[in-house]
Amino acid sequence: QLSPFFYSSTCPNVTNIIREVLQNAFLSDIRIGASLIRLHFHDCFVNGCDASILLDNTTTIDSEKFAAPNNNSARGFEVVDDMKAAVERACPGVVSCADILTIAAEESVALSGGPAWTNLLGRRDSRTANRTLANENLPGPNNSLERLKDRFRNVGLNDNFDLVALSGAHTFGRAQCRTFSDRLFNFNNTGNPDPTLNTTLLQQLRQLCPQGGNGSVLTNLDVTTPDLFDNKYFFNLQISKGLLQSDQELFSTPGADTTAIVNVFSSNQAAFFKSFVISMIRMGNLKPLTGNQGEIRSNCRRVNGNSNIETRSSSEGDLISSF
Ligand code: HEM
Ligand SMILES: [Ca+2]
Ligand SMILES: [Ca+2]
Repeated sequence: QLSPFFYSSTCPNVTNIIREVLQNAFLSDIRIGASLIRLHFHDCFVNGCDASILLDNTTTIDSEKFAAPNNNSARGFEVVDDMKAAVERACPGVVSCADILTIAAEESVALSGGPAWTNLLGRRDSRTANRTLANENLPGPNNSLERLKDRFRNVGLNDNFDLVALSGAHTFGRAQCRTFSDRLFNFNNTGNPDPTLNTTLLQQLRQLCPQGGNGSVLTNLDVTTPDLFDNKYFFNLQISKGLLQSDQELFSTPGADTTAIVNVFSSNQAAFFKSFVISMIRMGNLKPLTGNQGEIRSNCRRVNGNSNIETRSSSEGDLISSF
């Protein structure tokens, strides 16, 4: 359904336009690429890649932005707005917000030292969001490996290669103390830290994230090359330096089929890049709206046609509907 040529005649420069906005954003925010690929992931896992995550709260939309995995965590929305505005100036009403997220994800990887690939395009934008599904479908940092596997299978990805390759996106970006603090002092009510966490890293993380401290303090997901898209994430797992429990489990769960995949990606960056591209394309193909389904939003934050509902007070709304 999706095609690399979807905008060839209607918006041939769309990728360059998005890349330019991204490069500009990078100048003041080295983390922005990581934040943007995460938006694409959190979009695709909830009713497919339909830009549902970009919709703001209204009287009829329960924004996914306030689902637990996104709230005070998902970021980059202003840069997506800038991309959309730039694309609209060149090709009004043509390019979906879902495709902008897809292109931004790929360009973010390429600009950070990772592989570039050909994006498949032609997604359209949803007219709904689903906060409940965002809470149910998105994996959490304290999930067991079995739970992580379930979440990937549940959306139609496989629970070994896709899971391990896509987790490799934690080669860049940041996480807040609250997402890994369970590992530091009293892991699973044992009174001890997570035994699969390197003791040197444990001491550093305890300093950064003391018990009762500020849970929103940030640290690097990849302790070796924090801003480079490379395969060091997998090397970190081999030396017990995965930041999140969900990262370290891929390597440290006894008997898991994911351990061998971590070892391959750690020893062979080309193999990681190749698998990552395949899995990103598979993720980008999850339940896209195509043809005349959905719409091309003119503003990524709201559905077309009733753009001022959320700015109206409820009494004004009542007045209008009574006419
Ligand atoms: C396998 C299950 C996964 C879990 C449990 C997970 C969980 C998390 C958590 C807890 C954070 C930190 C959020 C915060 O502290 O605000 C994070 C950040 C991030 N995740 Fe994941 N994630 C997973 C898979 C993925 C996938 C598949 C991708 C992309 C393909 C991805 C890309 C990222 C990136 C790039 C960041 C850093 C974002 C930033 O710096 O703004 N993650 N993830
Ligand atoms: Ca979605
Ligand atoms: Ca890295």
